Amino acid sequence: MPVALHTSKPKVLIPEKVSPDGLALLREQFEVDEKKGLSPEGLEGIIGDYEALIVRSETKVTAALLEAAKKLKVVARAGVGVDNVDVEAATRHGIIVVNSPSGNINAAAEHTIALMMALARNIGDASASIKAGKWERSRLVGIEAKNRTLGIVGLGKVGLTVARIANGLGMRLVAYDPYANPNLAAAASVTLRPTLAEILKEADFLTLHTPLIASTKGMIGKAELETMKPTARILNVARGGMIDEDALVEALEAGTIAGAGIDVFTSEPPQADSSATRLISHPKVLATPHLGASTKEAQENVSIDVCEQVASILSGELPRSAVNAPLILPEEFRTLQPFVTLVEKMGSLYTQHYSSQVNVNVKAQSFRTTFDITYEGALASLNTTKPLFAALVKGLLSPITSYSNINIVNAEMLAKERGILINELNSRENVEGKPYSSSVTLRARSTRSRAASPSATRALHNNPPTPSPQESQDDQVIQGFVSGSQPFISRLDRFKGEFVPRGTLLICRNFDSCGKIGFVGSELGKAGVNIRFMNVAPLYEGEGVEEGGGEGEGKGNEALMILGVDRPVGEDVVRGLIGSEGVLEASVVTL
Ligand SMILES: NC(=O)C1=CN([C@@H]2O[C@H](COP(=O)(O)OP(=O)(O)OC[C@H]3O[C@@H](n4cnc5c(N)ncnc54)[C@H](O)[C@@H]3O)[C@@H](O)[C@H]2O)C=CC1
Ligand SMILES: O=C(O)C(=O)COP(=O)(O)O
Repeated sequence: MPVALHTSKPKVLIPEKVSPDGLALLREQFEVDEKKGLSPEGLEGIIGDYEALIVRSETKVTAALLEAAKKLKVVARAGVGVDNVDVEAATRHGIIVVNSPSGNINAAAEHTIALMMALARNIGDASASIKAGKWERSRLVGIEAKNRTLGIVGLGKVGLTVARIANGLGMRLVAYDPYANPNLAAAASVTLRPTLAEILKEADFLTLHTPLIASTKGMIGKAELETMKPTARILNVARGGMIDEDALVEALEAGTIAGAGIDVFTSEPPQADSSATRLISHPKVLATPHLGASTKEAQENVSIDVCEQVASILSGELPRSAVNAPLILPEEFRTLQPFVTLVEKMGSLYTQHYSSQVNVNVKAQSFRTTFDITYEGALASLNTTKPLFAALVKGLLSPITSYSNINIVNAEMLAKERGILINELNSRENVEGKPYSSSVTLRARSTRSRAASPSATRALHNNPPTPSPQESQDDQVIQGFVSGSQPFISRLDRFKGEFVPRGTLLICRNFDSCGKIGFVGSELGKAGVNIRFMNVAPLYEGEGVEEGGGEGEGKGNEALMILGVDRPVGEDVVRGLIGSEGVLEASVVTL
């Protein structure tokens, strides 16, 4: 009977309404599941099957959900605000969060203007009145926007777009945004004010366009409302929670604020008897159910934008709008890729070699936590070494921790959590005359060696060539390079010798005298372990000769034997190698 072949495609979950234009881009390569109306528990129950999650503002991407999302690589927000995503938890899990920073900006700005004009001309009230059979021309007299002052809080993408449209309406524009670009403000005819208090006093219309963050939460409360003109109208198409809804209802009741146009609420959809419901039902409030981004055009834009990014991430490329990952140009990433592999192998070799080492003194090796990684040659002038930094953390930690997904998103955070300090250093000196253009040296510092830079975990990029840190004999050193796209290790401690860091390796330090290879070979043979290749690494130039002296068995006459073997070598076999026949130390690593 023929057997059905299962080629399982990565799975993408979409629990909200996202425009089909982007989803169509994903269907060929991925399994796309649109499942609306899931409860938080329902979502948590199935998220473990998915590599990507695409949401809008309704889905709460909590720490608990991310904890259950064992395969998840990306959370894509088809819109701007990521306040419904626990970005810190995503970062901790190495999950990239992307958004669409500009796809719905125009829609949000036009919605703001629509609310402003509708408030100015009582459109909502007038429509309800005429539908009720009334003809109330004198009650529904409005005001004009022209020559009135629009106070803008947050002069970012939406705020500036609102400003440009409002400028066309002949409004006077003032804004409060401590981080705004003054040139962009001036070009949009906006006068920046240094304090919120100033624009509150001036505004005939006040509109909010900041993200919901600690500094903006509750920024318009009772005290702020009291300083505004009683004829002022307030607009919020940004986020609920920035205005104290109860205080606004009170001000509208008291007549100290004339009206409000609100698209976003503290609870969405508003819960019965909540402050949001009281605000919505107030006669002076024009409310819409979070429609700022709800235009055909905006939904197409954000859907295509985030779906392209999801496809990139699931194909191992970098997204263009990551909220929590440092951006690296794809060309740079391609140049770095072989070195990423090399550095990860160096880190992993470090951890495995020194932690599994069995030696004559049976002295336990402790995991050192201060590392200098030096990029030599062409690598020293790269714009970014973040992928190399992440690869090192991954190499160091993967063999000894349960972190399964260490990447450029979470490497720095995880290294910090484990108390690992990594100094990144640049040197252009060491590769002259070598058959490769770049090499990398990893040095685990003993307490006796001097710090390269006092407390930095990362050296800044684009550093001038940095001198090597002062070395100590006890430093543990691994050096490597890439030839073609193949990584090689070229130095391990005091020994130089090229070997490919791949597969299971038995690494023995022994006296460099006859019979050692035969002895190790026969011991492995007895244990049923086949040797695939062997390499001998002599002492690095100038190392130790004076101490051991000549041909005999002394520190100056040692070598490393690196054997590629076809299976892991048991600890009993490794112990059997040590001692009598001159093998001083041995470790088994799998790279
Ligand atoms: N209702 C809806 O459907 C939509 C809502 N939005 C929301 O609109 C808001 C603005 O979005 P964008 O303009 O794209 O963001 P943006 O990041 O381009 O601009 C935000 C601006 O707020 C400023 N800001 C930050 N903290 C501030 C503070 N304490 N005081 C004053 N200004 C501060 C920043 O400097 C920045 O210029 C976001 O909350 C977003 O989620 C965006 C699209 C649609
Ligand atoms: O992009 C934003 O920040 C929005 O608020 C739009 O939200 P939505 O995608 O319409 O749920």
